[in-house]
Amino acid sequence: MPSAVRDAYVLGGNRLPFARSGGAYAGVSEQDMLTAALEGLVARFGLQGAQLGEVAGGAVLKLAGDLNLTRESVLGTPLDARTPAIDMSKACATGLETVTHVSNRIRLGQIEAGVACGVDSASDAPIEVSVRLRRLLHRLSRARTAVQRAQVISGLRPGDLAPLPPRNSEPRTGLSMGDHQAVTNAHWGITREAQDELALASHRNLAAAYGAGLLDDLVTGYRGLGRDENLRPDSSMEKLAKLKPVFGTSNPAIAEPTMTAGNSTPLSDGASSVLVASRQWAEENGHAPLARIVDTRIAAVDYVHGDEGLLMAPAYAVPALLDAHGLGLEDLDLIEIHEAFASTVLTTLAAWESEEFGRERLGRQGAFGSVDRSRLNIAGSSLAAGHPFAATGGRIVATLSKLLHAQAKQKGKVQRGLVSVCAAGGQGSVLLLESDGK
Ligand SMILES: CC(=O)CC(=O)SCCNC(=O)CCNC(=O)[C@H](O)C(C)(C)COP(=O)(O)OP(=O)(O)OC[C@H]1O[C@@H](n2cnc3c(N)ncnc32)[C@H](O)[C@@H]1OP(=O)(O)O
Repeated sequence: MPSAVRDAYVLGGNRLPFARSGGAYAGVSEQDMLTAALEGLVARFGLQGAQLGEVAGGAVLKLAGDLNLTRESVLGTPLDARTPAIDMSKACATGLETVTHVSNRIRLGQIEAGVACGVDSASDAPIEVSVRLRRLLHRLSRARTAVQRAQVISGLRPGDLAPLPPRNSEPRTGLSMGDHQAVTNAHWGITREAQDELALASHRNLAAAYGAGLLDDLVTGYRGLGRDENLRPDSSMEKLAKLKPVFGTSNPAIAEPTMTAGNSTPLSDGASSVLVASRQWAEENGHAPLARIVDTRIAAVDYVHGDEGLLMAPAYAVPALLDAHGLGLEDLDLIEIHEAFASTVLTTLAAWESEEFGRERLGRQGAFGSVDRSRLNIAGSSLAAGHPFAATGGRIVATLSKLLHAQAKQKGKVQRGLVSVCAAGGQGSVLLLESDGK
């Protein structure tokens, strides 16, 4: 019986190129996309017939019939069918939480190797029927005779037939995530120019990463797409400046809305997967670990009763994580802050640089610190790649692990990396990685 906590390592990943909603994967199911991402991972790591400890996956927008989405996807791959699977969900932090789940199982000695994965299709988001129609259909299924069925159907009104479109708002406020972030953005006074600059850098960095071959063993082409459909290497500050604001436009408290389609993530489709294992399993199977999963933290903010921004929980989770390891922002060699909106990255950085936020919200002596921008999102992030919600965590963990490994090898010293993901419902998940480059 294993007694001590041991380390878990990222060995690599595989994802599909991400598509824009209504784009290349418009007719493809989440199960098919997840299966394809897993199949690519199996092929890359020679896992045909392997019985893994667990595959943890999830989707944020999931059809009711997909109740066992990850397990069904596993059954469609060449993995041993005795590989167990679990579905998980935590809005945009789903992918990162699946990594944490698998790594914790490994750390506790419950499994030797597993896969963390996630998928989302904004093109096929669930459309519900009205509550009245749903209840009527349930009663209809229980009706035994033609008379009983006629009685149930006679209760149907034309209005009951109207479908309920997917909700894009926080249930407790009625505001979309973009409209929430517009309020946070105005509070921190982030300019349109700063947001557009970050968006442009994301496209340029991702295009450069593809050009340098960084993604050659992280992304497998699918359905005619070889790279992320949203990537716009030809974007420019001039083009971005012409786009009309789309969030915060009907809020009278926001004098100058600044969030556009160019500095917000697009609605997206895609899937990602990450192979996580103990060092012993990696060695026995001939794989060199890319990075060690050091630790994770979670946080939530009270955006309902308090004055916190909906997507600001990572501003709390990151200090907690770094404090636990005696580290500061300056000790991080690479950082990826998920670009839900350019503004989410910039408001988080502004909060960390604020003396007032440091003292009053984080209980410190002063500001938490500054991020060296040359270490931030260096291979692009969600603004360029797209953001199929549950697939984003896996994309970041696999890419950052590979970057850290290469940088550690080149510099001949251990490199540390931070992953920070904000999520709907005022939540955030963050994770610390470390690589020795060996
Ligand atoms: C979920 C969680 O838990 C946490 C989170 O991550 S929060 C984030 C969640 N994600 C969201 O809320 C998604 C937000 N995004 C959206 O709702 C939509 O994508 C949007 C409203 C922002 C835009 O939708 P849209 O209008 O259909 O966008 P789209 O047609 O692609 O672009 C509009 C224009 O901008 C242009 N454009 C977009 N990006 C550009 C760029 N980088 N450079 C130049 N032009 C660009 C397009 O070419 C297009 O121009 P035309 O109209 O001339 O064709």
